[in-house]
Amino acid sequence: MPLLSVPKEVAVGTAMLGIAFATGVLAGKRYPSLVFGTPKSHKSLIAKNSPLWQYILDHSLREHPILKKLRLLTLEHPWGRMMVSCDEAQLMANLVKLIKAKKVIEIGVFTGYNALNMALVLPDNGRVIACDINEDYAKIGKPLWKEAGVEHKIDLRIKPAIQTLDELLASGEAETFDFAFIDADKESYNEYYEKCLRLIRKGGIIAIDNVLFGGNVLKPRKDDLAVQSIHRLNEKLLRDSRISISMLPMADGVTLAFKL
Ligand SMILES: C[S@@+](CC[C@H](N)C(=O)[O-])C[C@H]1O[C@@H](n2cnc3c(N)ncnc32)[C@H](O)[C@@H]1O
Repeated sequence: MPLLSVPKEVAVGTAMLGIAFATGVLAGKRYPSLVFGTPKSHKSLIAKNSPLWQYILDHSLREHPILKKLRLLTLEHPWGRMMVSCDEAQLMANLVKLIKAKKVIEIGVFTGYNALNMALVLPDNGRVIACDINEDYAKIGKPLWKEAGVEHKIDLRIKPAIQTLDELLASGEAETFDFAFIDADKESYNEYYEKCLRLIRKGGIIAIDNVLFGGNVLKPRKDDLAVQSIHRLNEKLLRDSRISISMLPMADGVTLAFKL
């Protein structure tokens, strides 16, 4: 199936978004973080239409059928490429299982592929605090959360993620979470990281997406605030004695920060 299949009813909107994106590209901004208030999609280090990518899927992906259904549905959305990479999501599910996580945070839900992915491996009393500012995206995934029988594990909070994280801290939930995935507006990554580090217990994991930003971190442009923000965080994490880290060349780059 094509990577992007645009329903007729959104064709006009998509054309406008395409023009906005093309304008950004022509202006040298390959990955503007916001176009008409919507975060842009990101590149994968291995092209999603390459034989090597297919090989990876064929030899490692064990995707729950309802998760697959949501992935295919999301790919039909004009912003489908914002969805987390399925191999990366599988790694997160494996980590969540490995550390026997019960409470996890998802910052940037979109249609809820990774929220569902994590909910599927959490125990029945486990919780995903799912943070997003756009409920329309989540409405696409919600029926599938229900179909998978894990809707009760996903606590969707529609407001700026910083606000949700502050509320969790204010309600005394510091050091009670096991895992967090940071995948929203790049300019706020440092704040997300600092707040998640307070919310996560020792031995917990923070996964940070898009840390290579299509390779743009090699030469961050001064006017590209998203890449600047990610690059600064990458430099900080290297020297951060509160964590140990691994930076993986998976998808668009993912850093795993293990709280010490
Ligand atoms: C890359 S997508 C997330 C993909 C998602 N993790 C998945 O499983 O497919 C980024 C999401 O961040 C959300 N977002 C952008 N700014 C935000 C903010 N300030 N607070 C919460 N969510 C935000 C967008 O609405 C979008 O749904």
